[in-house]
Amino acid sequence: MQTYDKIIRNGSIVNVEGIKKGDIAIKDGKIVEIAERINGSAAEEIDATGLHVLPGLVDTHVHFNEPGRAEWEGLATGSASLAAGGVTTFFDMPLNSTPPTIDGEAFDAKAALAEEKSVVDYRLWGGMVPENLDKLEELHNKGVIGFKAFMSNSGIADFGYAEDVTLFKGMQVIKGLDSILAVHAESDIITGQLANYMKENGQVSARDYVNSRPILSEMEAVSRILAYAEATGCKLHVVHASSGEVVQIIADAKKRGIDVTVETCPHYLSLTVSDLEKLGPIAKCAPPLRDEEHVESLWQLLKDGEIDVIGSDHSPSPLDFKEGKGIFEAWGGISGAQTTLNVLLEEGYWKREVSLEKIVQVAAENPAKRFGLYPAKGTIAAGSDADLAIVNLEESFTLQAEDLRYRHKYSPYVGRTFRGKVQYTVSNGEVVFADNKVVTE
Ligand SMILES: NC(=O)N[C@H]1NC(=O)NC1=O
Ligand SMILES: [Zn+2]
Ligand SMILES: [Zn+2]
Repeated sequence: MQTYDKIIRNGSIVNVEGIKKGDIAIKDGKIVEIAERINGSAAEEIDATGLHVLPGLVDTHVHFNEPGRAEWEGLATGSASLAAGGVTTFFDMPLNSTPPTIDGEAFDAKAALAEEKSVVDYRLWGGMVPENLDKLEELHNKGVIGFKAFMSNSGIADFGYAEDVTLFKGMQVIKGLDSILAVHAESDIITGQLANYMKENGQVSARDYVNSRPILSEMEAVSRILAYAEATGCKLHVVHASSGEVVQIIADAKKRGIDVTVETCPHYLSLTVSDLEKLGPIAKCAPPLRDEEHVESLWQLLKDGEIDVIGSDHSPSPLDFKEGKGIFEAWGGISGAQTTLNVLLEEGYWKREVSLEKIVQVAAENPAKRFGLYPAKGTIAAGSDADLAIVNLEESFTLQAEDLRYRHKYSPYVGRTFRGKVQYTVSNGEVVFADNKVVTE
């Protein structure tokens, strides 16, 4: 008689608390038992001898563009890329899809598509824009994971940035809902005026673009939004901090008792301005890539526990929004949803002695905890959802464009060699990636 649906045998099971060898039994999409040796039988067994079993990653920050801009990415391709990268839950951002997720109707439209097309689990962000403060409650009741606002031009005409009054009023509403606001924190005044100045003066190199969005612009916006968080009591999550200075401001605010967390992205931990100079707009993002010293300071802060969450900020576009355009005109956004774990393992575990426990904490457990999904997600425990990334740490590979499951098969990481290859991804008890194939392939 079969007792379980699946048993994962003899893997090194990684949680924040430590690494233990053993077996994991799965039934009805959940982990039901973890032990050194499980005696029951199962319909399917996976031999994880020599492999590490991590909680499936929770990527709190992707832009999958559907509905309305599915030719940029799409929920099927986007979620397939996550499955190939060991990510089992994503939170889709409210913008770069049309309509943006700024009311209940738009939420329903995207949720229906995600339900139909995604191969992994998901949640949706709601947007907060100047026009929809009266829709935040409706979005909250639909089940958004939180709200996202931009403090500078989003690059998308139907998703306006939130100026100070919208931020302040909106945060009062979100506090009342006991939800959370995530912000893209760059000053629109600083970035807007510097970009105009550069362009008027013919300063249009990669370095000029970076200088038009200085770290100071992030520091100013973060300091301002922290003041609003303090005044309103609204929970705050700052996305894509690009430098240690920004993280440090947030660390100081935490000490003052402000309920704030901070994300950085794999690209700020692995790419620099010189990559932008070499690769051009495929490495363009906002905030921009910084110099090497900032990469190192982010790693140090991650080790010190000051970085809460790693999100990919996968924000792709068709290649012709990138190529043949000046750096200021090209689409800003890096394609990285598939390679988050690869970057963390190669650049963190292998090169900088970041522990696997720490990687699991910032990429799975903390994201799940911050957004109310823990312990169903973000950990390997009896009773949790069976979301697993099973990895061969020793296997190295050089990323090829054809390995990418994105709609548009480009990324600044193509050609890089990574140690640590995902062998299996299990989402809600189903194997969604194995033998180098996503289940839909
Ligand atoms: N609209 C959008 O996705 N913008 C993203 N791209 C990027 O590089 N930073 C962002 O905030
Ligand atoms: Zn952003
Ligand atoms: Zn983003």
